Amino acid sequence: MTSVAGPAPQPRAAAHAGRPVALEARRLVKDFRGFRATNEVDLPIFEGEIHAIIGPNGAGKTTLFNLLSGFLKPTSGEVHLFGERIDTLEPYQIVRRGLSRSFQISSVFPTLTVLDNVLVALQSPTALPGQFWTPLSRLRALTPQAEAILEDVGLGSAHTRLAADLSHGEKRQLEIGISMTQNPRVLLLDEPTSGMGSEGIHRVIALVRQVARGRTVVLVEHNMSVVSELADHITVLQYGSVLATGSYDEVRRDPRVIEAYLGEEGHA
Ligand SMILES: Nc1ncnc2c1ncn2[C@@H]1O[C@H](COP(=O)(O)OP(=O)(O)OP(=O)(O)O)[C@@H](O)[C@H]1O
Repeated sequence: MTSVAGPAPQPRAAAHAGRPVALEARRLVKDFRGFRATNEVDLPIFEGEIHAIIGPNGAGKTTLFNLLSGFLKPTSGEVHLFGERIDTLEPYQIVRRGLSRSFQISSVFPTLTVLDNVLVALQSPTALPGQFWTPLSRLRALTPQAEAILEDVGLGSAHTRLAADLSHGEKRQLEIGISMTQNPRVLLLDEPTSGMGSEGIHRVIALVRQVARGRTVVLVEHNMSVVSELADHITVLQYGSVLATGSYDEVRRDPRVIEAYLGEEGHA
């Protein structure tokens, strides 16, 4: 059943048959100088699911992602990862506890090769952009691991290319590869298909399915056909609040969702 908020959607315990909650927002609020971008969001993400967060422009999707990954501190409320409170931690501490994210803005180093981008991320304890501490020459021992990751994300034959020369879609694949260097239990993907043509989109759908094996994936995504193909569970945001949550078929039938989002985008 689609649960519609009001204040707080109930966790769909029955639908998830005893699966533990991997990541959870509890009454999460974020105010920007009096403007409420995240409004009392309760959001349980169950272990092993692909959970899509959708909503019209400005609904608060990126803000919620930043709160979940520690890049923003909440005004009030809490975030828990496998039962541990993490909103009090720094992003690098959250990464160490098993949550990685990709960025909507490319986090690759354009002047490095594809392989070296992954090597840099592998040596970093956090895989956060902009962190160098080891000369590349000392990283070569990690090459087999980096090659395996590149194989997994479909860039097995692109090792020596400069990141700057990759297509837009290939850069997104590399970003996912960089996120995978920390072998996260929970992976947050911010608009993984943005700016892509249909061929790239199909590649990313297959890639997300592959990286989701054995882990939990949360994605912000505008493309509704991508959402319908990938997501086990969807949460719709509007004006910073949870408007509806459920399967694709459940939320697409919800009149409030059609009005707020699907109708606006021309999908139903
Ligand atoms: N640092 C900030 N300071 C002030 N307002 C902000 C800040 N970050 C976001 N906002 C506002 O919060 C609201 C939610 O923004 P957010 O980027 O989270 O939405 P979104 O759903 O990700 O949008 P889009 O789909 O366009 O990426 C918007 O009205 C935005 O202008």
